[in-house]
Amino acid sequence: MELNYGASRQQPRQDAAMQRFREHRFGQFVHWGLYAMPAGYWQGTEYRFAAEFLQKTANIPEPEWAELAQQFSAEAFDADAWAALAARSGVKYATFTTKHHDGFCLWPSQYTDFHSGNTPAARDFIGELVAAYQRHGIDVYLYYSVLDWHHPDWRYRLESAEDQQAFKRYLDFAMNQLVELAQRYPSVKGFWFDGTWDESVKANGRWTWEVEQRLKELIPGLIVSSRLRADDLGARHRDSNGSLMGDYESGYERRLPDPWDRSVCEQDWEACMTIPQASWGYHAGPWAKRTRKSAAELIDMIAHCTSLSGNFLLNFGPRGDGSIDPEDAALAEQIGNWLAQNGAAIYGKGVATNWSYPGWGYYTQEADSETVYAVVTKWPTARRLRLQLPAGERLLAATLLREPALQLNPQELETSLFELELGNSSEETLVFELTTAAAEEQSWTEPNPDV
Ligand SMILES: C[C@@H]1O/C(=N\OC(=O)Nc2ccccc2)[C@@H](O)[C@H](O)[C@@H]1O
Repeated sequence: MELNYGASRQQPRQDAAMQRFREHRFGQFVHWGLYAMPAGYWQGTEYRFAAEFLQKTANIPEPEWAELAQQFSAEAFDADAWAALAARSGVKYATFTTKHHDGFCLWPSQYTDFHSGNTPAARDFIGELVAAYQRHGIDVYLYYSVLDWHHPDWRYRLESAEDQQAFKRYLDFAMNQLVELAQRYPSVKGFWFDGTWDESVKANGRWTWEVEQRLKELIPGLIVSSRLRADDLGARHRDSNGSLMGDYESGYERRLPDPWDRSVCEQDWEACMTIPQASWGYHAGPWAKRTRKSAAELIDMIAHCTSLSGNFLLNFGPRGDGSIDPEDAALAEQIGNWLAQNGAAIYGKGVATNWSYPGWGYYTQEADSETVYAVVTKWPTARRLRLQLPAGERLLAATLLREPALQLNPQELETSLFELELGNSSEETLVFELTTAAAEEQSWTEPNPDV
């Protein structure tokens, strides 16, 4: 159907900026703001819900919540330390919350007084982070919540002329803030949008289309997530004709494409993930701590996304004083150590075309390259690995990526089916670089059933 504010393209972007985003594969998400101070607790009670929603879960009156800004000193905040840890963790890009649903801005916005300049910290945290991360060679993306609990003109739905007028003022405010962010931080590579699920925003598909156009005028090559977009009829992420809006699909949140489905890689996409089960902001309670994921689980997710040509954005929730939780720092180092040895199977890689899903892990491959990697994340108790190659291919060798390099000689079980004896290799997540060749002519011919 004819749409004025639907998808602006039918095929994935092929420009250099988008290719760079694709090749990153692994990124750091950071949720930090006033909510990191109460960290899931209010008046001595632990609220077992996402820490960044505490204002709502604990029914805190807005003025009382806004008072938190007067305690926001972030005395332990050190952008360079965050960036150095991120670099050691192996991430190639980072996405920071500039304003989450509570409306508090981590930059000195001229359009509101509810920002980090008006706190005891009196700092432009976004400016410091953009500079520090770029010094460490990490591309920066900015998260912006359209949903804003603080702004008096926010509306969930538009039921009256007054609602319409107020929400028009709100959308002008939000557009002004987004232009302000693009003009203050023109080196950022993209915007990650959130808080666009309410009826009020879905009724303003044109505004979401204008935001994308305006930001891309200000920063050529900018990348915008699908979550910003609604079309003429309020359809989100994909327009009413089913075409993806924005530059990549950002609907995978705390979940990955499961079961493994090759059709997912037809579009660019990114999954975002928390370390605890369900809190993006720092939660100090046992509720969050007991559900933390291990490095092995997160490495499996990185490989899972790569095997379907998607990116994995792992979230860190720094503490209220600006320090990084030591458990999160240790996890980041563990993942970084694995990537330092096995990153060849992740960075710049994507789906291994013609290779079927093996079950014990994932195959990855660089587009237009013969080299395929096998990332073994589910340890076969039989200690043997069976690899079903594409028809007509033979496996010549499998070389372990981590030191000391170990070359395994595959046993050919039958045409295109090979087996690796893993012996007593340590049960960490292993990666093999596979050397393949076209199968020679068969030395025997199939018995002729007609004889
Ligand atoms: C990355 C996460 O994104 C969110 N929400 O994402 C959603 O997509 N939520 C949603 C989606 C559909 C319907 C209702 C809510 C936020 O609420 C959360 O605090 C965090 O910033």
